[in-house]
Amino acid sequence: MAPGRPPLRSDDPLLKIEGLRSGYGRIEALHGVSLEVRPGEVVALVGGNGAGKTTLLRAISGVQPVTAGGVRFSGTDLTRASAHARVKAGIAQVPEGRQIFSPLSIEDNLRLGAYLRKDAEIAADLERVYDLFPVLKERRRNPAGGLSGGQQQMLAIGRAMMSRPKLLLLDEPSMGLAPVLVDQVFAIIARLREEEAVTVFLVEQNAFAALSIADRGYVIETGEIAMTGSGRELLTDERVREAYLGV
Ligand SMILES: Nc1ncnc2c1ncn2[C@@H]1O[C@H](COP(=O)(O)OP(=O)(O)OP(=O)(O)O)[C@@H](O)[C@H]1O
Repeated sequence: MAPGRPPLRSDDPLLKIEGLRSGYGRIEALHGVSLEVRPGEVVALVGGNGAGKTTLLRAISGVQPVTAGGVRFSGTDLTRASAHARVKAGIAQVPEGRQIFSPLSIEDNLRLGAYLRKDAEIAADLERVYDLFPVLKERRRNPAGGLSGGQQQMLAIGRAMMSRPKLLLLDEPSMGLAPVLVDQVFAIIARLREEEAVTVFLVEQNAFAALSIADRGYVIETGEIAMTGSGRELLTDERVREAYLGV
């Protein structure tokens, strides 16, 4: 540990975003977003189409330039760090659309998640992922492209887990899934928090599914945080219910 830097306490944020601005050319998509994720939490960012959810996730994982504000992770300023350095620091992203490698076997896809690791525990971690997702074990030698959408989402989460992340970023995990699979994927995210002590920051249009399992949530509207509260508070909030839950 660096001299003089106190250890991270569990109420210290693992991820702290402050006044973050980012966009595409002259168009600003995030107008000064601030939020935090504490160790062990599942935090959901919900919002409609084009609100800025993906842009924010990409700024956290380091593939989207930031024009102002900052990203701190585990007490370190990562605002200008490369995407690679952020993976090394313990941030793993499960991208929208999963981006699995279809011709490769399921097992090779999972092993790719550990590409930065050289330790001897990769095989044991593979078994842990297979315990979480038995369907992947049964089909471990098959091409990943043969999996259904829900199974591909599980593979993408499993692959991210193989990097032993401190923070798992999930972009729209429910996208394109039938309701029963949405429930399964969110049940797995809740299990990751309980059993693997992973901290999760997820963005979702499916506000009900996300807030139902989230410890805390933020609502983003046109590039600004409009509301925050516990998952339950937001689920019962009149404005959230009208705008995002169709109630
Ligand atoms: N490559 C791009 N070039 C220009 N503008 C973009 C680009 N990607 C996103 N935007 C704009 O930035 C804003 C935020 O988009 P973003 O994709 O982050 O929203 P989102 O909340 O993730 O929406 P969705 O759920 O539809 O993916 C929108 O106004 C969008 O049109």
